[in-house]
Amino acid sequence: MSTLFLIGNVTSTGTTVESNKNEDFSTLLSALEDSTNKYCNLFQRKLILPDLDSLLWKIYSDRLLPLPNNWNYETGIALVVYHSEKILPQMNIRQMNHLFKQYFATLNICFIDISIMENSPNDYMNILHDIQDDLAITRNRVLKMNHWMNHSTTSCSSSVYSMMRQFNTYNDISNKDREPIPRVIRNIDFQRLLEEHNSLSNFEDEEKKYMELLSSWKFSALNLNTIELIKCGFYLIKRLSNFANVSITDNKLYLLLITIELSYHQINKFHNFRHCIDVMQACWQICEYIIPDAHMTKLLLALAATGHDIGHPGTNNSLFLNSNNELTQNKSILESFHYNIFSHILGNHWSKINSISTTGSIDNIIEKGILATDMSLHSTYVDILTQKKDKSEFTMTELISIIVKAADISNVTRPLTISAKWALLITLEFGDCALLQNFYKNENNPNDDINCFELLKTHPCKEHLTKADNIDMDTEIEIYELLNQVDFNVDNLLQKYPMIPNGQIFFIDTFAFEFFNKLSVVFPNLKFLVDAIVENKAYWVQKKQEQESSQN
Ligand SMILES: Nc1ncnc2c1ncn2[C@@H]1O[C@@H]2COP(=O)(O)O[C@H]2[C@H]1O
Repeated sequence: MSTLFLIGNVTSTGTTVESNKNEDFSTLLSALEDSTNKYCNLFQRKLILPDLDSLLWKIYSDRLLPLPNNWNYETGIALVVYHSEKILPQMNIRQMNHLFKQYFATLNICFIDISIMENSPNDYMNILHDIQDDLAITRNRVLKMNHWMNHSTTSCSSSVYSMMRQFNTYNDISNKDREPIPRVIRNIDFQRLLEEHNSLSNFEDEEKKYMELLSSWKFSALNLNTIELIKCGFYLIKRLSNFANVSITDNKLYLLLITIELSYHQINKFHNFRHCIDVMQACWQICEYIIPDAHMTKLLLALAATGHDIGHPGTNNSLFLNSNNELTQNKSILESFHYNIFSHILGNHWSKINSISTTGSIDNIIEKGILATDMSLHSTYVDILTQKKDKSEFTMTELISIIVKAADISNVTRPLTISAKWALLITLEFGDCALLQNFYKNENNPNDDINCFELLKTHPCKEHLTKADNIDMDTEIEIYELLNQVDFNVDNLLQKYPMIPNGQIFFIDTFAFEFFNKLSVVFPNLKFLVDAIVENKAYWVQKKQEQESSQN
């Protein structure tokens, strides 16, 4: 869904903007209202807002809506039209772009500053044409993932998110110094923002309620909405920071968590903010068993977990093999990217923590924790666990790596009904990866956007592409309804998605069982994790057998 924002003193009747009364916007509005051109249906929503403050408030509010969220600014494009001289003298286009790339990293938003436009219809037509192309990318899963992973910001400008755009925002030479949080962001009362959109909130026992949820291994991030997930992060990090004696104000912590949410793709099926909070909770719980008294390390690891998949494109390192951008120069491509982005965000929002993490007695805890989640290092951690008999034999670096890694793949150790939901989501995400892989197999150059775009028409796996076209809100609604059913039942889930048992048996047999089994030998109080895997696997095996016998 796409939104047109008109910022300024615009008159309107009801929901329609009267173009003839708004000289500033009239040329653009005429182009959009002309039913003879292809742009007349570009935006499903036109909103008129008086200033930058109300624009920011609106975008934050939309992003917090319950999932699946039509107004997440990822499945469409938002165009913000403003007159910098009249309305926002402090914000030229470059500053505006920079602000949004930093604080709304994954969103597809572009800007028109009327004061520097010629105001000729052709100018606007060119912009609308580019937006139309961008929209086609956001609506096709394969093109979207390819764009996220490979689009270079220097080749041409696009309002669609790309990893290079996120990377450059923080790594530009001109941008090396820490930037203070701009006043327009700092002044937002984030607690009020959350309360305004959280009708279920009960202030008095809110902290108690969230800490109870977080203290159980039955924790299910999949049953929580975005606001509740942010609250989980808030109460846990707040508590850990109090114990570690490093303070952060409530508003700053809320902003940090909301900025992290906006740096994950809400539209990813698995690698999204829900996974981030799930891993944060698991990481903290495992810490409580292994290093209960290491307060600072517990805080740093909970933070590492929140940042461990930031900007994840829903694909994997092997799919970058054909790319040649700056990101692929690292061995652990995705993990290095997640750490790079997260360390900049943390540096800007909570610089004290960043310096504690990097100047402690051991290597950078947050970096080590995030890099340990690269599955190509899995056997290294299994080997480490094989060699040790007791906690005292681990180096601190080994211990923190193993904790974050365990948390990252801990969804298979949750109770079956929770584990099965994660299994569904990773299976669906793997399905998208398979489409992309198919696309590359047919020798398309992922670095060439135009080529990929043209190929839509002639591609040999066109059928797949067409199927993946128009990211279907109905499918998303169906998935979320299924996950939130009061009488959710794994047997019913398998009727619709019979491929899940195979994938789970493979993942448990190849990776999870051995790792958690060895972990529980060294840390016997974690035996409940391997017990759960055994129980879950028995269920998957039984279902697979039933499927096989029903086919015979
Ligand atoms: N339940 C699961 N079933 C299959 N694969 C999984 C499951 N949970 C995690 N994984 C894989 O483990 C990987 C850990 O690193 P990533 O999060 O990058 O990607 C994850 C998936 O590829």
